[in-house]
Amino acid sequence: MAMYSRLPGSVALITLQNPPVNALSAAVRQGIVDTVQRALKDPKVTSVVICGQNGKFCGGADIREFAGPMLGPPLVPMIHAIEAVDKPVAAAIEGVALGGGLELALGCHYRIAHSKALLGLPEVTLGLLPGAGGSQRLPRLIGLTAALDLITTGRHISAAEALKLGILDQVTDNNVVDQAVEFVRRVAGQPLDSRRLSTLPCPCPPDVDSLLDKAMVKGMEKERDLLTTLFNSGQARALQYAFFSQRVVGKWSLPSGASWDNSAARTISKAAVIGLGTMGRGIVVALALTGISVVAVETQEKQLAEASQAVPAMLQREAGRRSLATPPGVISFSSNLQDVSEVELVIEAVFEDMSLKLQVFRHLTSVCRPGTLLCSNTSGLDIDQLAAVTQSPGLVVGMHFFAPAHVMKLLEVVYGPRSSPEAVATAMQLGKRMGKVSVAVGNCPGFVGNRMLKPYLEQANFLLEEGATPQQVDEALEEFGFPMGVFRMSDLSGLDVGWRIRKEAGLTGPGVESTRTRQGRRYSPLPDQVCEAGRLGQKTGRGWYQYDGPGGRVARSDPWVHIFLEAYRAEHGLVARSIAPEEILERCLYALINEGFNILQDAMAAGPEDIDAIYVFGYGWPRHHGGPMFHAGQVGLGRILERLQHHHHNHPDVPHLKPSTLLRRLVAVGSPPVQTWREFINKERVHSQL
Ligand SMILES: CCCCCCCC/C=C\C/C=C/C(=O)SCCNC(=O)CCNC(=O)[C@H](O)C(C)(C)COP(=O)(O)OP(=O)(O)OC[C@H]1O[C@@H](n2cnc3c(N)ncnc32)[C@H](O)[C@@H]1OP(=O)(O)O
Repeated sequence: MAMYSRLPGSVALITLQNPPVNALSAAVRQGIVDTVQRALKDPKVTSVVICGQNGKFCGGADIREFAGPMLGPPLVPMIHAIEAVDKPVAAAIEGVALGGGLELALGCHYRIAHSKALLGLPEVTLGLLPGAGGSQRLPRLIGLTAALDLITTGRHISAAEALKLGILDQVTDNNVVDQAVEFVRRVAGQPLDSRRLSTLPCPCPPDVDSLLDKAMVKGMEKERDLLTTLFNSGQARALQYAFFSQRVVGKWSLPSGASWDNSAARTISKAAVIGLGTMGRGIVVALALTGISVVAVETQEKQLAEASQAVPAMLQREAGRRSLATPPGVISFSSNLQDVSEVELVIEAVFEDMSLKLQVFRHLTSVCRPGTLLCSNTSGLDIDQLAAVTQSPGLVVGMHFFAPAHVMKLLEVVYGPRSSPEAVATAMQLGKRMGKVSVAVGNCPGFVGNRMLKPYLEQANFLLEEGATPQQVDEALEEFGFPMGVFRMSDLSGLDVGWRIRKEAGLTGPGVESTRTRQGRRYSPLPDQVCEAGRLGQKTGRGWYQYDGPGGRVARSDPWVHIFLEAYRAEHGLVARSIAPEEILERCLYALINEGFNILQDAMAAGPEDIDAIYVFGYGWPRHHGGPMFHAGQVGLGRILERLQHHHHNHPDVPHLKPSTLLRRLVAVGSPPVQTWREFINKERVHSQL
């Protein structure tokens, strides 16, 4: 909707009304068309101001409408009509003017913004382009180079930058509507031709002028054609889905019925971090950046000394990069666990070893004051086991950060059967304050992200046994869009991490026979043997690739690996075959997706959006493929099922390839769209079909 009011004197005020961001839904567009007409017809009105209610000008086109047929007045003629009005029209921009919101403002003759407003054309992040005249008006206003930067990056800019670029006519710290009203009163009666951006020539460097002249004349048409192509592309659908899945995960719910809207979070102002290795240091910085005071504890003196040098430098660097709303929290360093007694929340980030973590939790429960939340940054150990050694198991949750913890966007908040809604709500809210995408996940080995990674890694190793090279596997995955293939990623993370976990699980180590079947299923000892050869990845300068020494970053093919793989195959009587990239993708990705279905079936994730957000924000899943579960829907569930059946038939000793019951059920009911799976799963559960 858009509300029309006549202000004392001769100014008409049009207020966009569509909470929470006044997106340009069909009703809003209709409202704008009607109210602009009304202002035009009213002879007493000499000028017009357009603003948005509740401190937000406009968040752009209503993305929710993209999924269905376009109804209501189209955006492009609506903005053209505003530009053509012969009374001055000003946009009063507060909060945000993004996408179609900024395009609407560019159609107005003047733009006045509050100093805290953010402006931008983020369409590219949704797989679109500024298709409501933005690609044409912005370059005409600020020149080709600056406009291209904004359009191709989609970045949000401050009002100060927008003023400098020439997008805004005025910036104010006061009431922006009052300022805009005063402004249009002042300019009423002045000629408007030079303010109609779509009619102006584009200020280009002289050499490109002639080249672009023709293109500019046809610009609006070209914009429409390109937008139509993009609008119907799978990438745009995936990016729009990713936008919403990021928001859906904030509205968490647990199988117990506790959820974001019925659970109160505590606001944390003082926290502690135990263990100042790489993860612990990043967590300290992430907390301090939100203004929380942190007690950083490390019992090893050498590590403590290093951390107390490194952490303040990290904090300073990060604070310099962001414009912080509040000053960073104070960090105090200590080697004494007793010093955490006054904090409200503790995050344990010691070495990934259950007996060590149990020791820390026993200690914490005795030194912390009652009511302190105890969190573990474990990447897959049993939260319930940790909770069991504390006096208040309800106050224990997992907070699984991803390295580097002050940079990576993902946080898995792990609830155990005894975690209280308050503890989950507090960890989720704390994650949000740290700027993370926090996803609530159930307590199972590896939680969601690492649980799905297991079959993915496993298939990659099997492919090496069957004839592929690490490069071939990585190239297929990188071609799909991952920033790094599985072997490059393993070298970066350190091969000893998985090795230790496999040893703890009794899959390898002294006394375990070097066969290719362990615990009744196919097993590849390849990664264990690489570790046994002292090759632990980038940190040792050798892993699946070779590097320019320990800590090197550039991966090069290593003849040692090829000789090793040949010898391994010969030892086990395996005949190498040529493996196509399609098979690599199917085996790795479909095994991972299948585990995603198992996770949904086990209620370890509330819906496919949770899994997809985890993979996009934590594991480098290409955003333009939406996430593994969205991708499954795009490929077709029937196809995924058929290929899993095929691969499982060929490898019956690999349980991860056995199609999940949920996948079969979804195919049986006609492969409904991913947005409906959550409801389907809940119904199936009620009827005990899962
Ligand atoms: C075949 C040819 C077809 C032609 C069709 C022509 C169509 C026109 C095409 C192109 C022109 C214009 C395109 C666009 O404008 S695309 C949209 C561009 N805008 C954006 O990308 C902004 C997206 N939003 C944000 O970045 C943020 O939401 C924010 C900065 C505005 C506010 O952030 P914050 O305060 O953190 O709140 P949330 O992100 O949590 O959002 C709150 C709430 O609002 C919903 N929401 C936000 N923006 C939109 C939107 N543009 N449309 C619909 N809904 C939106 C968001 O989903 C949250 O909802 P909730 O989870 O239900 O609470």
